[in-house]
Amino acid sequence: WRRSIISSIRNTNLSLIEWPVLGVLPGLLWNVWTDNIHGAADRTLKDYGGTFLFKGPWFANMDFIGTSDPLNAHHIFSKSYAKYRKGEDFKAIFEFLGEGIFNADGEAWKFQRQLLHSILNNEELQNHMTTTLKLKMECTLFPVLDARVGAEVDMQEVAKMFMFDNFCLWVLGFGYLCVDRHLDTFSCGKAYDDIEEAVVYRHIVPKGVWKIQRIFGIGSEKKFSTSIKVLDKFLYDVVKTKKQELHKEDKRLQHELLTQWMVADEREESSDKFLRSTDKFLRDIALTLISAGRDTLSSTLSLLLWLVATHPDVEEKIFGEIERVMIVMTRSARGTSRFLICKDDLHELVYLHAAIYETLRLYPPLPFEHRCATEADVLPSGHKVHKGMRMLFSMYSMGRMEETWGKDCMDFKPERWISDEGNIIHVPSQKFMTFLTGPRTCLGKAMSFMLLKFMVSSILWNYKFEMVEGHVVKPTPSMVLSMKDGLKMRVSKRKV
Ligand code: HEM
Repeated sequence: WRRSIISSIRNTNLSLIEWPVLGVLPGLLWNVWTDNIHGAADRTLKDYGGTFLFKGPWFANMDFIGTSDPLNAHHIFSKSYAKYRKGEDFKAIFEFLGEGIFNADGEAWKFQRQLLHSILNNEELQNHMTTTLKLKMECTLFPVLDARVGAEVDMQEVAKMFMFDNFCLWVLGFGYLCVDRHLDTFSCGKAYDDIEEAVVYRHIVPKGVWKIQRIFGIGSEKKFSTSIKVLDKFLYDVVKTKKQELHKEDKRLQHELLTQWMVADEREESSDKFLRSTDKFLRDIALTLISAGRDTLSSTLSLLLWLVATHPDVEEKIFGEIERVMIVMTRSARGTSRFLICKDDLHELVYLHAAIYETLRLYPPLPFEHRCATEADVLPSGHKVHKGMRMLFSMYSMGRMEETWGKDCMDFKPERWISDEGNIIHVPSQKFMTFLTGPRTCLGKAMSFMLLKFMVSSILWNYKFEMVEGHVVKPTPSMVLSMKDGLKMRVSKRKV
């Protein structure tokens, strides 16, 4: 039956009206989803020349247009950007992010974007991030890996916990290194995973169904309510402390993003200033920033480790490049530390940069994006859009299009990103949409490359990873691309 659903998606503009029992729908879709929804969507999009119309039951408001066409992307996210908003459905699904930038539209979004842009691109913040990252790797990540040498380790789990801990430190100023009452980032990380699971479910069942489940506290909605309480307790506690500390001059200079936000916001004048200083709003900002970075980076890190472990030629080139850069750079503390490339030399790691791009092309951490039409429109592909219709854009498919990437589009080949002169080739964002395109493009792209290059070069220099025999990597249904049964690897120390 699973195959028959997929083939009906392919052969018709899928109409589910005839399906008699609405209760069956969520279960069936869930199973298609768990059987690699991104791959299924990719095949469907290819069969339909990059765009298809999905018609749901008339009473469920589930119609949407799925697309991976670069011209449609440019139209929706850039040219006619004002006609396509995140919309109320998006806000309902992602309600746990509150009024943070992901859920904001219009003036509220503009204000947050401006402020966050200046905060995230601050050089001092970036220095602080690499310094603390180094400390964290030395005190938490490397001891964990050292203790598991020769044993089986789920590197996806390690990457997730490591990045959650780092983002708690960067956003809130608390993490494993600051042992105090705010320490319980482990249960918060778990709570966050449960929330994400509920959010995926909300994408594939009609709104009415999950709302009813919520009222009666059933299934993933039950987990959602419990987890949100765990997370909120932690966040509100920190927000209160940070607000009190804001009156102390030395605390105002701290680098954590929440404090930086409050200090920057103090200078701004606007009518909704009162709203922005409430505990709730500050909690939303903090959680949004943790969400923006934690999963995207842990997903990229674990997928890159997997691709490197299964492509020995790429591993050799990355390793060779680190060695070369290390020998040439006098600024590096060669031989005295396990961290050989300092922040200012990261730009020399061109091949690693290309390997990260290539990972993000094949496995975009956010595999799809959605928008809602505010008025009737026609897409460049000719598809008619009615007011209120949802657009689902597959970045996963876009990264695998033969027209853009050539016949070898399914191969992991970092070289495709490097020019004959040895520089990174620029691919326009409407063709490489991993960080989106248009006014809402990701604010953390440069920061992500900096952090990933710093982490990956240090990790690969010190450790070698091999796949555990028989472990199969397959995607799981989640908002952020991750591996269904984790990433089981065997770790050994390099003798360098
Ligand atoms: C590999 C890493 C990352 C990828 C692939 C990525 C991708 C994306 C994508 C696709 C969006 C658009 C989401 C939407 O509109 O619904 C986005 C937005 C955003 N990202 Fe990232 N991101 C990454 C890392 C980061 C990091 C580390 C930060 C910093 C904390 C960050 C901050 C943001 C912010 C603030 C937005 C909202 C922009 C807006 O709505 O105007 N991202 N990112």
